[in-house]
Amino acid sequence: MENTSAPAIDFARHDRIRPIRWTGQSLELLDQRRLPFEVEYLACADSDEVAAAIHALAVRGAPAIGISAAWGAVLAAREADAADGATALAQIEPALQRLNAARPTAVNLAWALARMRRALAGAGDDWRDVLEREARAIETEDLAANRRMGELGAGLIEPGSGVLTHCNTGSLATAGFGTALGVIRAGVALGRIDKVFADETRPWMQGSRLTVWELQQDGIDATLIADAAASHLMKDGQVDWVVVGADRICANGDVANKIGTYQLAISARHHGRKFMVVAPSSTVDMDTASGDLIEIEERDQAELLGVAGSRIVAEGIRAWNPVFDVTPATLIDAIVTEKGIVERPDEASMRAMFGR
Ligand SMILES: CSC[C@@H](O)[C@@H](O)C(=O)COP(=O)(O)O
Repeated sequence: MENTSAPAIDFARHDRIRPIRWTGQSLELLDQRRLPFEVEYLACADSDEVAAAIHALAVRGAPAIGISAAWGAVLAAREADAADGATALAQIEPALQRLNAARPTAVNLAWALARMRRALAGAGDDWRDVLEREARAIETEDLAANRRMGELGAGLIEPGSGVLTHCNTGSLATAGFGTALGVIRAGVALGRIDKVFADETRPWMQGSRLTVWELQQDGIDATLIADAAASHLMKDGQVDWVVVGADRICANGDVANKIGTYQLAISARHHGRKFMVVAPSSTVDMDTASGDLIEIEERDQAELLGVAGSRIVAEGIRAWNPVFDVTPATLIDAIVTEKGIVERPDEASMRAMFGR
């Protein structure tokens, strides 16, 4: 008899990369500064070490930052000596604020810490267990959201398509499977995506160092391009969808993501290609009305003035290094979250999906 069942996604096949490991005593973070040539975990014994790892990009990607901060709160609680959750919360609040200050743009960091605060505030004498369970829940919910978004996003892509992605949005940036990279994994598994392109993502090179490595681990063929080649690629007709992640999605559908996302969206619209943003609802910030209200992180000029630790720019040259930009909602064809898809986002469609 003919087998008519649709192909399935073998999620377990994509579970090999685990960026965040809780040992019960410490948090181990796969040090993304050393990839792809060294696969080493950085052990964080207290919450300030977690904050430093987030700031230094040892762990990066909006959901992974949030999950790491949640475990950082568990570590902070080690220092507390309280009979109930509310008292413990007051004791660890300064440590939570230091975690929150590690990076400003991705809302998942503040979201995860707010969730940890709420859990602790309502807990009794079992507050240590409550806090650990909440961190675990944040992590497992993220993995489930990624798998759901993978299926939803891949469903928008016509069979035989080419896609371009930016930055790293894969297992390394999340609890696993990834957001935009999850859609790409699902789209390849379901036979909808034939060609995958990843750009370098200067200056930190998340595309060159992380994304193509992750895809290689999965046996997914991908082609690396220079950031500056993206418009040429789209004009050439090799890309049907640009698929990216997000660090913060505003109430009007504006999206903050890795620097360079905005110009990809402009180019996609110019060339008649589609533009998809994939992010869990923990990245949606309905309290921020529009993208011009988002704080854009600016990092050290050294990231631009050198490559792989070696200076390539003449002494005395100044650089400006904003590491995120805002893509206006009008350039976005679809925002995919685990709650569903918002097509051509605006304030009304965002409120219909996310409330408030
Ligand atoms: C699923 S990750 C989504 C975003 O966080 C990602 O696209 C991004 O911009 C990451 O920036 P980074 O500076 O590497 O943390």
